[in-house]
Order: sequence, then structure tokens, then C-alpha cells
Amino acid sequence: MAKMSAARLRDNLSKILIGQSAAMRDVRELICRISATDSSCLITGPSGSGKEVVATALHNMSGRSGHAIETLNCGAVPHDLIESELFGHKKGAFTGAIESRSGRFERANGGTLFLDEIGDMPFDMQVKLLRVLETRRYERVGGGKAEHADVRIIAATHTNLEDAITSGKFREDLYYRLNVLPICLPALADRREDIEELVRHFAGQDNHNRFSVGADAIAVLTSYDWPGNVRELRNFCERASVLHAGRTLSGGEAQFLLSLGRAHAMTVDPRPAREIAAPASGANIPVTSARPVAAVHTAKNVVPLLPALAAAPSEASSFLPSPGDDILGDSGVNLRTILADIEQSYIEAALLRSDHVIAEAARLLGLQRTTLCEKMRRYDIARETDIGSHAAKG
Ligand SMILES: Nc1ncnc2c1ncn2[C@@H]1O[C@H](COP(=O)(O)OP(=O)(O)OP(=O)(O)O)[C@@H](O)[C@H]1O
Repeated sequence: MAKMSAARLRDNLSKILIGQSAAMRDVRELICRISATDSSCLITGPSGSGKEVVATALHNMSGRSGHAIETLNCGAVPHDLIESELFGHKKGAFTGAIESRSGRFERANGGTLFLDEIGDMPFDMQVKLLRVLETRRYERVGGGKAEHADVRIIAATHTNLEDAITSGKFREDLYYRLNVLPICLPALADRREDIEELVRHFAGQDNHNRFSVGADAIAVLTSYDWPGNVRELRNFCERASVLHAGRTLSGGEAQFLLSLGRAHAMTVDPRPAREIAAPASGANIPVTSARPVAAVHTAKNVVPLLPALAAAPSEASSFLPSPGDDILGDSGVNLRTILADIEQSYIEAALLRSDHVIAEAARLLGLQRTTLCEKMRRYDIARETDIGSHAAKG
């Protein structure tokens, strides 16, 4: 690989690994310094914090980038298959081994082997892995000649391996062998200053569905805890790009999209929808809690869902509660009130759109004029309403 200047490497890296917090600048600096070595590296950090991004960047910036990076999620392979997954096997080595097959070490030859969720590596395999790292030699399951392992190992985990050593689940000698170069990624909540840059990065990623973000939306997003870290933020932006393409996301909309993302583990802002949808500029908006509390759909927080549903009907199933969700809260809900509030909101919206021409509002709602008048009486919506200052024209 042609040698790039250090400044160019750093510049490239800051476009892949976003964030100007001190922690992210340190991580990028470390990647630049250690990418040229072959030493093992252990990346730690909570789920979704970017461990795989770091591993890939390390590989791509190293002299091994012309070869493969093989990723093995140690927790995703059945216990009895992991040895053959790593080292390959010979035909007939075990029941079902109908053909010889290469393993990850062989496929990563000359490149990098990324062992994700290393804490899930079965204990008896840990010693075999350690031996390969020490001797740089391995054999396929079922025998054959010893192969040279020309790979750089990068391991990652979201668990605390020191605790796993104490409880006898992880070998201390393997830990030290992997942890030659440690990289620690903090949770997003511990580097909130990165949130705005990440949001703007993801908001501009999809050429067809770009959206922009207002200052009040940034205030909502930076005060949210992001338990799913950057992955959750990226998914939030994907949702926003579907539902708000070409528009500027407001604080209320950001709040609402957050609550959609945590439909199975959220409390919804109890304030009326109109207050949420039109926050005072610069207001510090309380945001969706990360606590795993059931969603309670009140009338007012269901209402803003409806335009979103109309805009993306194919996503309806992900917006609506499933039968198993506890949407009733501790003391239940009043369904009549919820439905009446929804009906009233639509009537007010139709009157606003039609400039209070009753016949036009009725058409927009698919109602007879007399039915609309009757509903307006029931909801005490005056024909000269206080929505606007117009005299009734219908
Ligand atoms: N600093 C960052 N800049 C840009 N994108 C990022 C950053 N960190 C994470 N991402 C994105 O967030 C998502 C999750 O990242 P990644 O898969 O690397 O997390 P992880 O820590 O490996 O998660 P897990 O432990 O669940 O495997 C990916 O889409 C990744 O591209």
C-alpha cells in the first residue's frame, strides 16, 4: 500500500469514525499509531458504540489492507462448531464434514481476524486459541500439516473480561495475550458532544431522503441517553429520513421519533401533543426515558402518529402497539376519550386547512356537512373557532 501522510490518514479516519470528543480524538490517534503494528488489540465498549467500525478502520489503515478481514462473532457459532469455524476441517473429521473446508485463520491469511464478542468464546477453545497466538501455527480439525497463521488478531467485547476472569469464565493468559493494545470506546451518553455531528452525518447520508435538524431537535437528542449508542442513533436517523425527508426536524418530532424507536421500553412525554410539537425555542425539553417502562398511549400522544402513518403506511405495524405490549398503564385508559381526541384533532386540522369553510372541511374528512356540524357541536368547536380569527364561512 502506498504510504499516506499522517495528516491524510487522520483526515480519512475522521470521516469514518465520527466525533470530536476528547475520547474519540484519542481513539483515532491510537488507531493511527497502532495500525502499522501486528500486535493484538482488544476493543471494549458497550453494544453499538462502534467496536466493529474501529476494527475495520484498523485493518483498512494497516499494511494488511490488501488482504481480507474475517469477522467471527464468537457468541453466534454453536459450541461444537467453533473449532472448525476457526481452523477449518478435513473431510470426514466429524459427522457432517462431507467436504474439507477452510477456517477463518486460513481465509484471513495475510489479513486480520476480528473476533467479536470474544467473551463468549467457549472456555476449552480459549486455550486452543491461545496456543495458536503463541506459536502462530494451527491445524485443521481432523489433522493434516500445521499451517502458518499470518493474521493480526483484533478482539472485541461489550462484557467486562476482568470480571469474567474472576468468575472463572475467561482465561487470564488469553486476556493478556489479546489485550496488548487496548482501545476503549465510551458509551454515547458519556460523549454527548459527538451527538450533533453524528446526527448531521447520518441525516445527510441518504441522497434521496436527506433531512435537516433544528436547534430544538438537537437539544432533545443531546439530552437523550441513547442506551443503544451510535447504532440506536443511526436507526433514529433512518426513521427520520423516511418520515421527514427534505424537511427540518423539530424538537417535538425528534421527541416523537425517539418514542417510536423505544416502543417496547419507553415512557412517553406526558405533555399534550401540541405542547410537544411546538416547543418554545431553546426550551429544555424532557426526553424519553431509557427506563424499561411500558408505553402508555394517551390520546394526545397518539394524535401526531397519524400523519406519520399516512406518510408511510408500510411502516404501520412498527408504529402500532402489538397485542403483547402493555399500552394500558397501571390503571387502564379511556378508549372513548382517546378516539374522541383523535376525531377532534382531525376536525380542527380540516377546519384550519379549509379556512373554516364547513363544506370543504367535511369533504376533507369524508363526512356529510350535517355530520360534521353535529360533531363540532358535540366537541364544542364553534363555527367561529378560536383556531383562527376567521368568521365562519360555511
Ligand atoms: N463513531 C462512529 N462514527 C460513525 N458511525 C459509527 C460510529 N460508531 C458506530 N457507528 C455506527 O453505529 C453502528 C454500530 O456500530 P458497531 O457495529 O461498530 O458497534 P459495536 O460496538 O461493534 O456493536 P456490538 O457490540 O453490538 O457488535 C454501525 O452502523 C456503525 O457504522
